[in-house]
Amino acid sequence: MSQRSRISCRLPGRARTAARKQSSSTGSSCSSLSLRADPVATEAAQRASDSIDEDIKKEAARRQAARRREVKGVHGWSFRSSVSEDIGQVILLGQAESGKSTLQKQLQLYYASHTLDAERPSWRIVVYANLIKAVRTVLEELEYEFSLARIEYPWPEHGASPGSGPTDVGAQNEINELRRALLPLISLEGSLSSELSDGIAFVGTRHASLFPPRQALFTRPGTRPLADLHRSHGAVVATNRAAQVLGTTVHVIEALWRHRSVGHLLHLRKLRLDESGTSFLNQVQRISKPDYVPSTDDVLHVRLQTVGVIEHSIKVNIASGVYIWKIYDVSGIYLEEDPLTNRVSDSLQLLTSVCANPLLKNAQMILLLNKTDILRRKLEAGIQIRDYITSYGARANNFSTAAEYFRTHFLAAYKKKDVFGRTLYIHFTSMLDVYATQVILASMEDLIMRRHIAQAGLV
Ligand SMILES: Nc1nc2c(ncn2[C@@H]2O[C@H](COP(=O)(O)OP(=O)(O)OP(=O)(O)O)[C@@H](O)[C@H]2O)c(=O)[nH]1
Ligand SMILES: [Mg+2]
Repeated sequence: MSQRSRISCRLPGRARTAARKQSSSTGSSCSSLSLRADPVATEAAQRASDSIDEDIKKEAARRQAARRREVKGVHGWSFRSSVSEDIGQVILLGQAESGKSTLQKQLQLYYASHTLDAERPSWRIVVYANLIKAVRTVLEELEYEFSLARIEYPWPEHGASPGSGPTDVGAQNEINELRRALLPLISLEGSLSSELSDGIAFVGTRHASLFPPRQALFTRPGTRPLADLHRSHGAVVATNRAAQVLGTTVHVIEALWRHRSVGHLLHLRKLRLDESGTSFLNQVQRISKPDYVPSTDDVLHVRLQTVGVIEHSIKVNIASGVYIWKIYDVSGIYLEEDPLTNRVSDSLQLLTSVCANPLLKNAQMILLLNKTDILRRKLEAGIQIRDYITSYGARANNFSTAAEYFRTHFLAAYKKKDVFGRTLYIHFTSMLDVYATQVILASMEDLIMRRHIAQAGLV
């Protein structure tokens, strides 16, 4: 009988939960963290919470069934080779865009980088889609700002007070020219999105995103979620067309990205692009080459929203045999009905509801507080934490103080709700940094293996 060790990691908040209602009425767990934007317990919050519970229940039932099959397989194999095969399960939970799928890629890179290599060509269509979406977003934001006659010259940072300069008609004309030249590229977004979404395109609005139902289904253990994209005729055609149009418009994209109006909007923080958009626009020359294949960095930067739960399976060779990691990448939830909710509050709520969930009572809990690079950047830019979290008070506005503060609060909230007495391991991560992440994964592996060996009665 194989032994199983389980680990639940990536916990930051995914949705409003029942715990939110509880904590607001009882003043429990999160109350010591006073947030500027107070969370509102909406009907949508309850739905989101129920949906998480439903996901977890389905997942538990599915794993139960799968476990029976796996045990048979293990017996068969160990009978033939006398090598034991153990299974460790990792569930990635967290807010939408918190970096769960990026962690899954980092795990893949750490344990089975050849599988990531095999996937590279399939990521090309996603990189193109992300890049085109970024170009469209830039154009839309410029159009919006021009419509308000806000793009002015000379820019305030050049000495003029806001509103004093004449509207930059020259800039507006230049942008209109660039927009016209980019129309053939923008028009491809629909077909790329449609290929990624199996026929359903979610593009055309300022906040459109890519939903890939292909990924909503469980993939069989060992299969790669993107593999079918690479083989799909429609996807290949759309990818090649995008590559061709990119090749002819690359200089226009660069001219747009370097345009003073764009610099101005970025400076005023009126144009916000996600990691993928900024990264791919910065490297558009390389990405537009005909023989372009996404680098590891590109794959980590890509934004492709997970829908449902995706199962990944990674084989790891250890001294005592073969160990299989089953990684369940669960989609995060956006609650657009409640845009004011502070993400830190959201994360605390999810952590407390997950740690109190009896379905996960045997799980080893690891909390990864991700995107520390963004926190550092914001602190360096002078953004004050106390403006968003009032209880931060007069503490020093630097990374180490902030990290300690968040660690203490998350741990306190966890201890209050964790009725199963498990240790919570907390790491601060920046998932785009391969080296730093691999160091953390090594320490997580050590922890999991120790527990596994202890459970197996080997120590
Ligand atoms: N700056 C920065 N960006 C990150 C980090 N981790 C992930 N990202 C980026 O954030 C975006 C979202 O990451 P995902 O891994 O897709 O997020 P997710 O949690 O899987 O999101 P859902 O699938 O919607 O639940 C991607 O463009 C990543 O490249 C990080 O540590 N720092
Ligand atoms: Mg994801």
